[in-house]
Amino acid sequence: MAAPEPKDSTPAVICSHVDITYRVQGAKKMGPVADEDDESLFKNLFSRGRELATIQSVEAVKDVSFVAYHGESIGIIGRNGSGKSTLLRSIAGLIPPTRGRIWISGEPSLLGVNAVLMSKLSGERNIYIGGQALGLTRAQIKERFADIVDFSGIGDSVYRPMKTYSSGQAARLRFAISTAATPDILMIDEALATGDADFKERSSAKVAEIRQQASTVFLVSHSNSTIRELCSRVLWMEKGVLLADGPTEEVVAAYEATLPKKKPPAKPKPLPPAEA
Ligand SMILES: Nc1ncnc2c1ncn2[C@@H]1O[C@H](COP(=O)(O)OP(=O)(O)OP(=O)(O)O)[C@@H](O)[C@H]1O
Repeated sequence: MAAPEPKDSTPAVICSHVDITYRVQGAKKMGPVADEDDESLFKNLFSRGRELATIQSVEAVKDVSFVAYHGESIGIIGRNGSGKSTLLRSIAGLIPPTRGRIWISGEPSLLGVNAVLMSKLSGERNIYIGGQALGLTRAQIKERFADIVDFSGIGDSVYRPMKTYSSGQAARLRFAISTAATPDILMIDEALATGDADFKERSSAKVAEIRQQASTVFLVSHSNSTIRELCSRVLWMEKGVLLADGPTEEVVAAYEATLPKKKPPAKPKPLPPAEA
């Protein structure tokens, strides 16, 4: 499938034959547990002689190539473990490719200033920490503070520690912080899935605004409706391989055709008649 024509023909990201392999060190394979009696279980837990120190390789991304242009909004879809987040994190510069190259024009921002946010601290403190991680000055953050809180819709909860937030509140605040500075390349990993309908509408508008400023948006999501709503182009990953790259409807429809059909919900049983 051919990718749709971009509005701006300046490349923002070039991935060329990218492989990403995780090396998991110190993984140990135990021998099979022979008996269920207490003695052999104890031996299996503590006998060092039976452990095999190994280094396991996980080929998370295999030979992925594509070019993303300024102003494009690109969805990344695929089953669990297909390599979507790994690819995104690599574009964000967090994981170096094992082979191949990634060129980026501009500053990528992975939604999920997560890495720097601290759950013990209040939302307010985290807005400052996250904002500074995005390159904003304290004065700029102060200026945008009210807008960030407004956008996240968390109100006075901003003064409570983030660990007391619901997952939806935390995701909304992360989104609001990450989009407080218009990044050259915005990467969103599943974060939109947790918001309510109103927040989804506002975040869609925000993504559109960011795209208009000629930024590139990457969105990893299991929600095909979110992908359809926000993306003009879709990359479909399958077992680390880029299976398709093309216009959203074509790729999502082809992906959906491979998914198991959902069973219709069971009809609720009628309640027994109330006793007189
Ligand atoms: N830090 C890690 N160390 C070792 N293997 C990892 C690591 N992170 C991911 N993997 C493996 O790499 C593969 C791709 O994982 P990745 O998280 O990129 O997939 P994904 O498509 O984003 O999955 P999901 O939809 O479930 O979030 C999987 O086999 C996963 O187990």
